[in-house]
Amino acid sequence: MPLVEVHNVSHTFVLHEISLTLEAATVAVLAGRSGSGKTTLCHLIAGVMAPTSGSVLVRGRPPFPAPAWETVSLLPQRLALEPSLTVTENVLLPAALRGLSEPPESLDRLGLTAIAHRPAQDTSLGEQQRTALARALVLSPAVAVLDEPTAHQDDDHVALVLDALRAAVGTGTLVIVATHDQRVIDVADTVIRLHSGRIS
Ligand SMILES: Nc1ncnc2c1ncn2[C@@H]1O[C@H](COP(=O)(O)OP(=O)(O)OP(=O)(O)O)[C@@H](O)[C@H]1O
Repeated sequence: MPLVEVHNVSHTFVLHEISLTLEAATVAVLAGRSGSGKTTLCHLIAGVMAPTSGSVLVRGRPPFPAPAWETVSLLPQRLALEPSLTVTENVLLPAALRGLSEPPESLDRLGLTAIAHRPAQDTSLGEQQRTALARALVLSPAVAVLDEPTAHQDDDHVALVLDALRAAVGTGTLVIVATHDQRVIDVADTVIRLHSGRIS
């Protein structure tokens, strides 16, 4: 059974008859111009909302309304960090809820060690984005849905983000990335191109 199955999904006026299947331990890129429907498809796979018609299945079950973070995690475009918590506390939030407290390797891998104890609100936008990425990967989820994870990164930090994606794939995670960043598209195992809400 494929890890993620999208069957004939349409959503409001945004997505039209989308079908795809994705396998574990791969990087799948959702590519397309601004407004093509990438974020909407991310949110359907991450269980933020249910499709108007058709079905989305993760491990054979609909992710909506509340998938476990170790099943599907999400790096949202707007990051959704807790501003007063430190970088480490934000990264560990999904783990702390499960009684785990070891800072993960990804803090170092993503260049966050030096600011680990600073409140997220006192870090740069790029640092905040990498914090939200580390949070998405902290439980080695089956599926990590990452919406524009390099949007606020310079070249050096894009390299760190790509390293983190490779490490996640190495533990079996299916990494789904919405992006128009060619540097990310270049490392993808699968590229799904959206155009006006359809696979083109
Ligand atoms: N709730 C909504 N109701 C109606 N239209 C919406 C809704 N949400 C998004 N849209 C529209 O659907 C289209 C696709 O939006 P979406 O955010 O999925 O695109 P995107 O490819 O992620 O774009 P970007 O790269 O700019 O983030 C856009 O034209 C957007 O304005």
